[in-house]
Amino acid sequence: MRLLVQSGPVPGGVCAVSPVRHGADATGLPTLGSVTAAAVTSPDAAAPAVVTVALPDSPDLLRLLPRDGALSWVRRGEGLVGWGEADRLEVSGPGALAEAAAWWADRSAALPVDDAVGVPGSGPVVFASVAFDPAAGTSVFVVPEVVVGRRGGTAWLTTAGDVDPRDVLAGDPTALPPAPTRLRYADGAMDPASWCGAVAAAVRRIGDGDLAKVVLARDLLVTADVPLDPRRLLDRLAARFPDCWTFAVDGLLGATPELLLRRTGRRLSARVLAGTAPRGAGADDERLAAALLASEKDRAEHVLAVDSLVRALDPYCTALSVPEGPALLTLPNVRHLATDVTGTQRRSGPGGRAGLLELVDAVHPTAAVGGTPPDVATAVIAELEGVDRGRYAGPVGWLDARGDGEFGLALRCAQLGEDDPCTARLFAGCGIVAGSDPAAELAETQSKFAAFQAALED
Ligand SMILES: C=C(O[C@H]1C=CC=C(C(=O)O)[C@@H]1O)C(=O)O
Repeated sequence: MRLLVQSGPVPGGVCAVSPVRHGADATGLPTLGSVTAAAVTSPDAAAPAVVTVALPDSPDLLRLLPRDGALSWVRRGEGLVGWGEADRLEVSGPGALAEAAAWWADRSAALPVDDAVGVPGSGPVVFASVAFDPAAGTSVFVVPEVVVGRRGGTAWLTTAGDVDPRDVLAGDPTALPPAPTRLRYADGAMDPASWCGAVAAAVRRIGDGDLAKVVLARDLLVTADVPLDPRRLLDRLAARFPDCWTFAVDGLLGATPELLLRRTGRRLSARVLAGTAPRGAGADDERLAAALLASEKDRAEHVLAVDSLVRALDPYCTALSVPEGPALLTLPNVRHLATDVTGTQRRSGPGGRAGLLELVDAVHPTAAVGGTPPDVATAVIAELEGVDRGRYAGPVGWLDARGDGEFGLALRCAQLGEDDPCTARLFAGCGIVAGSDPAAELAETQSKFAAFQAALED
C-alpha cells in the first residue's frame, strides 16, 4: 500500500493539498500524502531551503523509514521520523551541549523557511543523541533532509534543501524485512558473576556512606545471521511498547519509557522513572505491583531520581508541580515507579533565556541513570561498571527552530554495529541503593534486555 501524491504547486513553493489515494501513482512512483515533488523542490532559486506542508492523511510514520539513516521519535503512532542528512554535528568535550546549542541556533536562524503548519516539530528540526558523558563521549546531531510528523489530527512533511520526496520514499511501506533466524548472545564488558560483584561493591560503598545511589549498567552483544534492519526493530518495539518513545539516531535504537524533558513554549514536562519490578502471571502480577508500590527500597531509589531532576530544573522555573507519591507504569516486561513532573519556565533572567539543550545539560544525568551525589556516582560508575556507555542512558530526541522539542533517556536500546551490520550491543542498567540484592539486580537487567531481545526475535 502506498500513499499517492496528487497536487499542483502554488506560489511560495507550497503545494495545494488533495485527497490521498492509496497505491502507486500513474508513473508507478511511491508517493506520500498529496505533496508533489515539484511543490517541495521548486526550481526557483529563491525557493525556501526548508519547506513544511500539511499532509491530508496520517501516515504510519515508522513504515516510511528507509533502511539507512533512520531517525525516529514516535509514541502511539505520533511524533517525528526523518532520514537523509542535510547537516550533521558530532561534538564532544566540556561544553559539548553549549556548542551544539550555538550550532543549532546559527544553522536554524540562517535557513530560509516556509512553514505552512507552524506546530512543534514543523519547520527545521534536528534529531539528537547525546553521550551519557558529553565531555568524554561523542554526541550526534542530524538535520534530516526529510521529516514526516504527526500529532493529533495534523500530519506534515518537511524537506530541507534540494530533495525530491519521491526519491527518498522509494521503499515499499507494506513490507518489513524478515527477522533473523539465528541470534547468538555473548557477555559484554562483564560476565554476570563479575557484574554481581560490582553491584555488591557498590552496596558496600553506599553502606560506608560514600553515596546514596548509583546506577550500574551491563551490555550484551548479539550477532545475527543477517544484517539487522532498523525498520523491523523499530516496528516491533513500537508494537510491543506503545507507551514508550521509539527512537533511532545514528544507529542507536530503542523504546524508552523515560521522558527526560519536553519543552513546548514555556511549558516543561518530564516522566521520571526509578524503582522496578518484574511482571508475573495472574494474581502474582498484582502482588508484584502492590509490593513495588509499597517497597521502601524502591521508593527511596525513586525519590532520589525525582529530587535530582527537580533540584536541577528549579532555577529555570517559576512553578514546578510534583505529585506527592509515584504512580505505577506498567510495561509488558517490567513495572516502574513513575512521577510526571511539570513546570513553567521563567520569562526573564538567565533561566528564562535557556534553550532546551541548556535545560537538558542542566538536568542530565539525573539519578535515574547516574546517582546521588552525581559526581561521586559518576566516579563509582567509572570505577566499577566497566561498560563504555557511549550514548546509552544519554538524552535522545529532537529540537525545532522555535526551541520546542522532546528528549528521553536512551534506555532499553541497542547500538547497531558500525563495522558489522549483523551485530548490536544491548544495554540495561539498575539503580543500586542500600539494600540492593545483586542477584535481583541481575534479574532486573535481564528483564530490561528482554525489551530489545523481543524485537530482535519477533
Ligand atoms: C538505567 C535504566 O533504567 C532506569 C530507569 C528506570 C528504572 C530504573 C531502575 O529501577 O533501576 C533505572 O533507574 C535502564 O533501563 O537501563
